[in-house]
Amino acid sequence: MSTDRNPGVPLDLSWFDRIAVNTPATEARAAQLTTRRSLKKNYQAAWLVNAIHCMDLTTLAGDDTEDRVARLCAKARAPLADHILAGLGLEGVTTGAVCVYPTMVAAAVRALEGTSIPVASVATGFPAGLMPLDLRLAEIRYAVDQGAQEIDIVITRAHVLRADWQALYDEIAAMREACGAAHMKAILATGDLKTLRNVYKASMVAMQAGADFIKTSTGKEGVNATLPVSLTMVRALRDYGARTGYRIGFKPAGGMKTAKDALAWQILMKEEMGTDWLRPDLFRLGASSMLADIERQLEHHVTGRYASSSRHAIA
Ligand SMILES: O=C[C@H](O)COP(=O)(O)O
Repeated sequence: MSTDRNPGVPLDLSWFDRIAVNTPATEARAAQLTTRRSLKKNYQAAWLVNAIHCMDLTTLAGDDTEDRVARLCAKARAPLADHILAGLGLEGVTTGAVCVYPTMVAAAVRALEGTSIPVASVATGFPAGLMPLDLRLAEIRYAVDQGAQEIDIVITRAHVLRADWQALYDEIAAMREACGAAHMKAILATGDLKTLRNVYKASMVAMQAGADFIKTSTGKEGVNATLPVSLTMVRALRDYGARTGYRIGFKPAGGMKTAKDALAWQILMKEEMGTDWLRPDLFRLGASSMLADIERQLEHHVTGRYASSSRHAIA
């Protein structure tokens, strides 16, 4: 994660209150992204490896155990089998981070000892966020005390639905304060926000309040990461950067399961923000099952055949 933090700015409604988002045009542009550019085979392999570098490898399930987290971290340390690495002429490929619940952070920190892979923790009453603010802030501090270097907070959707931008700004600013040195990703739960206009506004308020990253979803909404929503959020972070000079990261998450998804979202980032953005300090893919398909595709790229199943079943 880049060291230049987003200090945030005072809440300024004029940056978004008259924003118009053309939904059909956004949807058309998103659809075009994955059809207009086709990646040649060798480039495809390189983009898939880059997706691993940018991946927040995640387990956020009610039946998570320390053993499962340890297995996930082993996968984060060595996501590709040795013969695939050799075939690609690579070594030392690891994921961007591991993302878990707060009570699993210590197990992840132990399992990642000796690596530079950060532990990210969801917090603030993930996934619904419907808890008193003081308890949500305490959960952030707990996760940081356990060793989390990144915190994925969830916003109160009702503040967006009621257009209570001051309340949204205040809660995110308080969360940012509680994060201390830990980098903060603001999960907007875009599937609950009804319109792309609300997505843009919530993105802008989260960045004004100091979010280092904006993230689409918890993975638990009915609709999670989509390309039109992602396009809207990326345009918001571009507008924020144009006004402030700060580069805010973007993390699509939830429901992305294939290598094709990994390529589609990277094409979006490249087309909208440039290749410079395809780095773990500015772009993350939040996914619990995408890595298996990426490994399958890279296996095929190297050997010409598909493995029967991933070597990394962590269930
Ligand atoms: O933040 C990460 C998401 O919860 C992952 O969602 P997923 O399990 O659909 O990949």
